[in-house]
Amino acid sequence: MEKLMIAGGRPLRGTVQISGAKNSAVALIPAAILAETPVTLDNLPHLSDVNTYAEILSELGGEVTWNDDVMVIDPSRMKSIPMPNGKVKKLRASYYLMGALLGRFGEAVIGLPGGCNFEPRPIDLHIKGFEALGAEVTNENGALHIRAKQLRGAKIYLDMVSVGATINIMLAAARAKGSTIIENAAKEPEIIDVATLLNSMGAKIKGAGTETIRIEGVDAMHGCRHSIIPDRIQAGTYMIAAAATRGDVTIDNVIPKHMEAMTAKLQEMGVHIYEMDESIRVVGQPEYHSVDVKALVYPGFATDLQSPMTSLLCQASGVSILTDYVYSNRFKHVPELVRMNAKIKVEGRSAVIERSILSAAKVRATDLRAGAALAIAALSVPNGEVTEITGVEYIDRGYDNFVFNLSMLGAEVWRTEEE
Ligand SMILES: CC(=O)N[C@H]1[C@@H](OP(=O)(O)OP(=O)(O)OC[C@H]2O[C@@H](n3ccc(=O)[nH]c3=O)[C@H](O)[C@@H]2O)O[C@H](CO)[C@@H](O)[C@@H]1O
Ligand SMILES: C=C(OP(=O)(O)O)C(=O)O
Repeated sequence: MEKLMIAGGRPLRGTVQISGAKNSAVALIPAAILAETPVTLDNLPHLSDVNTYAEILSELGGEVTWNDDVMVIDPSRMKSIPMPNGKVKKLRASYYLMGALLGRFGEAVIGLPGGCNFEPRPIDLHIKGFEALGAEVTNENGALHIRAKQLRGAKIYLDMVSVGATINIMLAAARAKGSTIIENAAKEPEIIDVATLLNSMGAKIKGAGTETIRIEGVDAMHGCRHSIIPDRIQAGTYMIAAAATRGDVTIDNVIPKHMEAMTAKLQEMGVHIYEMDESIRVVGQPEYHSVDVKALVYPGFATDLQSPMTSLLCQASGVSILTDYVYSNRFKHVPELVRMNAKIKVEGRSAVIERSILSAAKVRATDLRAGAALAIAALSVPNGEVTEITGVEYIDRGYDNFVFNLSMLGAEVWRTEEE
């Protein structure tokens, strides 16, 4: 296992290119299962979750070829092979195999997903959705067995706004008989990206990006070419890192509209931000004000950016309160930041953050965004002190070329083998 070493105190300066979005890629790759002919995905991020998904599709009989940021998936010879264990446990988004295999083959056996388990993450809404479409679902030794003689469209109201359940139901319903309506659907940009791909493959989906999605099932779907949207969470992480190091960074290949909640919060703190068509320049300032942050579903402030934001708020005057309304316990980064001298207390679903002078320490990332939070804290430590971050495999799930990008921005950062 490797660890990440970061010498703090250098302002980040320059331009960083943002890759395609992880949370789109891990849905678009399994979506290709629904087609009978090859699907080409452009702007693919280099992430361990993407590698794992490519391997899973190969195990299912798909032909996956991959050259830099272009992946071609030929699903014509795929079969619904049971996957109760193994690679499906390595990532959260393996749950999309359920909807995609159910849609194409009428059956799937998939182990309950793995990935970042910062708190229990149930998939009951996915299961309810499959059942509403006429599938029978049983849990046998930790693997879901899902079968339907004929999927039939249905009206499905989601009790909670769920990205995964919305996409999973879209995947299965795309090939059901008749119409499906998803009410209280998630509105994240990744939902629109998946619907766009599915429609290019011949599906009939309307309303993605609103709370009501209508899907008219089709009998067959075909291949197409699709470019993955930019990763708004990676973009937000570099925006925070630029502010935290008092740097001047242009973040390229972003959709500024997707960043509105982040941009507004940074501006409220006093960070200077300049928006262009496909890029955002972030100029750090000597002093920041405390702010209150509420992590909400899109278009609210993203929960995936609340951990990195915690590290920046350690530099604001006064007391900031950060509340996560999506995941009530997503605070595994806090005890590690406290090791770095951060003054943070967790109260219920909030972190109460006071201005702190951070110092280097040996810390452990226990999930992907906790890793990003620790890296930002390490970059902000004054005087070149070196922080050691273990658990780098989590960071590799979601950050494309992290060390390279930070180095190009002037950070002193490297990877080394853990003793
Ligand atoms: C691969 C992917 O896209 N991951 C993202 C996705 O995860 P994921 O799709 O798993 O998250 P959801 O949007 O489903 O979760 C939202 C909330 O609903 C709850 N819930 C969800 C489903 C369910 O069946 N039952 C239930 O109770 C969850 O526990 C959570 O409190 O959206 C999250 C919220 O933006 C992000 O943090 C993740 O990065
Ligand atoms: C929680 C995340 O991802 P996943 O749902 O894939 O674990 C994330 O991207 O922050």
